[in-house]
Amino acid sequence: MEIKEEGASEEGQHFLPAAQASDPGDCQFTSIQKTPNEPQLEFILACKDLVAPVRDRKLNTLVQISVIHPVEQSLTRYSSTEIVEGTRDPLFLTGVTFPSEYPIYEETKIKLTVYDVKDKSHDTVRTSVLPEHKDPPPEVGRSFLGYASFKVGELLKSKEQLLALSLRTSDGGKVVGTIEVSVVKMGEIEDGEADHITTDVQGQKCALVCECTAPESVSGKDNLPFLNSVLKNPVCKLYRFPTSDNKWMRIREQMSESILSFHIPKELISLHIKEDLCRNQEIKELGELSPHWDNLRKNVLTHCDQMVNMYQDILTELSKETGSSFKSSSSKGEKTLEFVPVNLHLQRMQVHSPHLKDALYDVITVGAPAAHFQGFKNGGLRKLLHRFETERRNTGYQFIYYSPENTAKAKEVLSNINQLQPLVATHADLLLNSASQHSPDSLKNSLKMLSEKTELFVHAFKDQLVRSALLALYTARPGGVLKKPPSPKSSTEESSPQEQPPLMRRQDSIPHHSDYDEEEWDRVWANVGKSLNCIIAMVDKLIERDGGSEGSGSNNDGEKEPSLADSIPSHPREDWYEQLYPLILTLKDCMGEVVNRAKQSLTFVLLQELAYSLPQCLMLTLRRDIVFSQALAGLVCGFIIKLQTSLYDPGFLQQLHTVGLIVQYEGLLSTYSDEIGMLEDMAVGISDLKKVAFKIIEAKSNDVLPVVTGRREHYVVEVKLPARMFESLPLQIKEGQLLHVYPVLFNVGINEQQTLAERFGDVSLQESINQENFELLQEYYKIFMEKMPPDYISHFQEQNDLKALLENLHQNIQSKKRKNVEIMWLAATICRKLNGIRFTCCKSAKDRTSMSVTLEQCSILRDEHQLHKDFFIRALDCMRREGCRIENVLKNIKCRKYAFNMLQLMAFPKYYRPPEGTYGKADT
Ligand SMILES: O=P(O)(O)O[C@H]1[C@H](O)[C@@H](O)[C@H](O)[C@H](O)[C@@H]1OP(=O)(O)O
Repeated sequence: MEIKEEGASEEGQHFLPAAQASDPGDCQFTSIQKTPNEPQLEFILACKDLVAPVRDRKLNTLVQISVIHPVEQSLTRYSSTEIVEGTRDPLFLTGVTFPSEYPIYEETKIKLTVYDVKDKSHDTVRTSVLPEHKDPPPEVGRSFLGYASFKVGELLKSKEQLLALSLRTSDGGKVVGTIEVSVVKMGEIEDGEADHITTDVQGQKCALVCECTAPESVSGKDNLPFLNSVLKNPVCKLYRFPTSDNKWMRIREQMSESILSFHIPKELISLHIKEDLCRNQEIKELGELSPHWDNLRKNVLTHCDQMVNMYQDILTELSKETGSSFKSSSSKGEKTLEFVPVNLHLQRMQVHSPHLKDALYDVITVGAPAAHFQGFKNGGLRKLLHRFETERRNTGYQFIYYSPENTAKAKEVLSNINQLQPLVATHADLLLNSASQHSPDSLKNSLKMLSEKTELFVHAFKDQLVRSALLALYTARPGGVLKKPPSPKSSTEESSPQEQPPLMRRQDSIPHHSDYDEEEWDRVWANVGKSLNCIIAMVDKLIERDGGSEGSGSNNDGEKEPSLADSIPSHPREDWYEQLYPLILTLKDCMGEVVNRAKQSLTFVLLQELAYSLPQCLMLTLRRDIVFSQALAGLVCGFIIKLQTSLYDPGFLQQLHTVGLIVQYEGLLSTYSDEIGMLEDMAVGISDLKKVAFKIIEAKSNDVLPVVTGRREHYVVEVKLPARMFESLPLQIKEGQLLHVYPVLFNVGINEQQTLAERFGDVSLQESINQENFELLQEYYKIFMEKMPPDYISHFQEQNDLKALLENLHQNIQSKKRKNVEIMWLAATICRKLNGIRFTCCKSAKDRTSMSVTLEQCSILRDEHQLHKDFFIRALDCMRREGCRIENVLKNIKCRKYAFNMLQLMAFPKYYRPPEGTYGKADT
């Protein structure tokens, strides 16, 4: 077999050649014994006695790992170590891991090639994008030292699973040193003293790194199948760093995509289509309208139908993306992928340190939810919505202006009606069923349920809006002219026009008084209650005559209504069903009448919302839906992961159902140019997440994908848990209590654009977002302190000084310091201490986000796990150079380079700059 020198595809653990991934010929090879969901093979590398090509030259080495598949015998470049500088005996920080799905066998051959790196700015990582099926260009800035190869089976069967191989020059002749390959297994990483590290690894960039699997205690291994159903393509790295008392700590970094990236948008678009189709139908069924309103309705319907078609097309396109779980940064402007979040990943750090409990730190990284395809020329949602509302309020001469609150109310009442009417009807039928069985107990129970639901139904209409909408609709009917002018309610209310046309008013002119018979509605509405009372009275009477005396004769308020009962003729031993049937019919008829009137009037309110500035208002809704969809996909992902990791923490579960969860977003966008618009979109998208509640249900099949229900103003995400996990939940959650989230966003721009904003532009957007969200965070803390049990709180306060942290955050927000990254650190710390869900976002969640999450990881190691202070920068460089985030860059733009140039980096806060050789001009 010929081993070509470095002729293969761009390295990357998760870009398997398709043929390899499912080769039927594979079955003739010996599989590696493996634990489910864990990597099959992991090893670390070290070299000894390397020979420099030129005497006295200090070696800066790296090892490139390639795989030779036993069938194809072709070489696939798999991964690299980091560069270790200035030593002939390098101990490499980066190990090698083959995830469970990788086609590797005992017969698979691994080739290790050692290079001497002369120019770091050209190396550490491959810096060019390779056209497919093309050999890479000759390596720049590095020279070949030697290579060795081995079969996986040899390594696994070797003594202590360690091989010491001679490194040879390319002609296979001269030995230029030794390379040690040792298998790593969890629990085998030494807990011994690490005090030799300062001398042993002098000149090296950091401590030992290898790639490995999760410690059981923190990963909740039993729950893995559940988590694996939403997380895909994990990349895993493991590092070992010294602690301040010279012990080893072990850190595992993991990054995974989520199929929720596509699943949630599809759920949401389907829901919007359903909601809009229903609304369009209701608008069609508004009945006869005067010509002005009728034309308006026709116009609205034309646009609304077009919108539904557009949503349907987007859904069709998205449904074609079967199996996708990731939208790359380069696709962020694609129309058909607009609803999908950009570059959504779980970034996880697990820490195993000598004296402390194992800990897990999760951050969801995602591109700022924003409508990239629509663009940012006119700003983002925050500005657009504000402007739209102001203009609508001030120019409402073609329609009636209802405030956003009133419009939302109309939608809520409509949705309640749609839910309650069938519910009441079902309970009425159940009552008849009990009557036909002649069962007093069953009859009483059915009546109780019917009374409860009918009461809710009647209550749903108890809103002034229904009254004013009825009147407005009345006046919009042909000939529905007000005969006398209404008397103004307040100084802001104008009188309604007396002549036709135009029948156009402003909101503050919605008429309240006229010849219109307002009491008619009261009568229709009251009839529902009356007919229920008749049913109650009849049931009492039937039971009483049947001989039962106990528990009868009460209506919902516990009061007897003897007069009603007496007025209904009843005959002993007569068929109960026959007695009740006409009363139930009357109840249903009365309800039908109420529903019909209320539905039409409230739909008329919705027509007003749509009537202004078509099609812009629909485009604004589309923009909001797009941004929300991206935000929701991230949130659901974060929620499911948080639930999975904290499932056995009673304090967390109690917090979940009594308080709800804080969800903290760190934004790194600049308040300059297009990113202003992105930030404006993001702020609204995140704030809209308040409308989401979660409900946990038991999974009845293997399908554990969440289901989104509800409507635009109120969404419920049903999270399905396998029976075993579901059982461990508190009763309140199992009974379906809605679980709430409190989203907060803190943004600090860090790049050169932010420098421009600070010098020549405007940072007020960032300042007001941070201030507003600080207030929300404070409010959450207050509720948390009030609602959690006192003993929990006292223990919590012993551990954390949240008050001081909040105060500190407040001061930093107020201080107006430039690029004040302390804000992000404090907000993140508060979120972690409050058991919240952490997010980090920039435009693409690729470059700035990578700098920030790696900095956060290392800061946590320093502050919470006693990372040796001399190793802070080394750890940071390690994670940025060879960790999960450079893989993130690769999978996004097919190039292992953070997209920064020197000039940009000069503007970055110090700890946000990546190590030399890992950044450069990349065509993103
Ligand atoms: O992941 P981001 O930080 O949003 O990527 C930016 C990068 O920060 C910037 O330096 C570069 O010029 C590009 O604009 C990157 O955004 P892309 O969306 O083009 O990847």
